[in-house]
Amino acid sequence: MSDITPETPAVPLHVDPDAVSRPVSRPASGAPRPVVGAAVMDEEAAPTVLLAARRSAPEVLAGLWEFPGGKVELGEDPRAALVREVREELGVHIRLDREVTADHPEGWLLGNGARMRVFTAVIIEGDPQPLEDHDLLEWRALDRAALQELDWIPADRPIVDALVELVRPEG
Ligand SMILES: Nc1nc2c([nH]c(=O)n2[C@H]2C[C@H](O)[C@@H](COP(=O)(O)OP(=O)(O)OP(=O)(O)O)O2)c(=O)[nH]1
Repeated sequence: MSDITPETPAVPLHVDPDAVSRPVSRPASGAPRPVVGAAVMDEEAAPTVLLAARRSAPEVLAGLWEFPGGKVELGEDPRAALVREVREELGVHIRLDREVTADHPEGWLLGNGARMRVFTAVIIEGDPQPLEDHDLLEWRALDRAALQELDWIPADRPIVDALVELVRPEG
């Protein structure tokens, strides 16, 4: 009988350390918080103007126009979050109406990788003021060209177009 060493060792001689330490998926806690924005208009049935808000902070966004709103708190309903944010920022109580839907259920993709859901709304109490995060508010005609004249946060431009298409499909 010859002395033969088995060719296949019982344990692998080489283990890729990356293959064993890599997590299956990224923890959800690393994902940016969802954002909600309000397309506040003069009325629900036949709106003619949109309330645009100019950001005053942070520095990188200051001077750009946006939909008032903000981040949804953990466990908070997105619509409730939006009503809360608009009350804090503009001092008005709004009623939400339709969603300006994106091609993703979590909303429109923003520059930082977060997603934003946008809802149309009307003011049911109060006079809007730039109380927090904004230095200027402006009612603008719900006309694509007129709205796009503003210096929007870049990620908001397709949302503005989708909003006009939703509420004034006849142009
Ligand atoms: N509110 C709002 N945020 C937008 C829009 N477009 C866009 O890219 N963003 C970005 C800017 C911010 O990075 C993020 C929203 O953060 P935020 O600063 O408004 O949120 P927040 O009021 O809850 O503030 P905080 O808790 O961080 O203090 O989403 C928009 O139209 N409206």
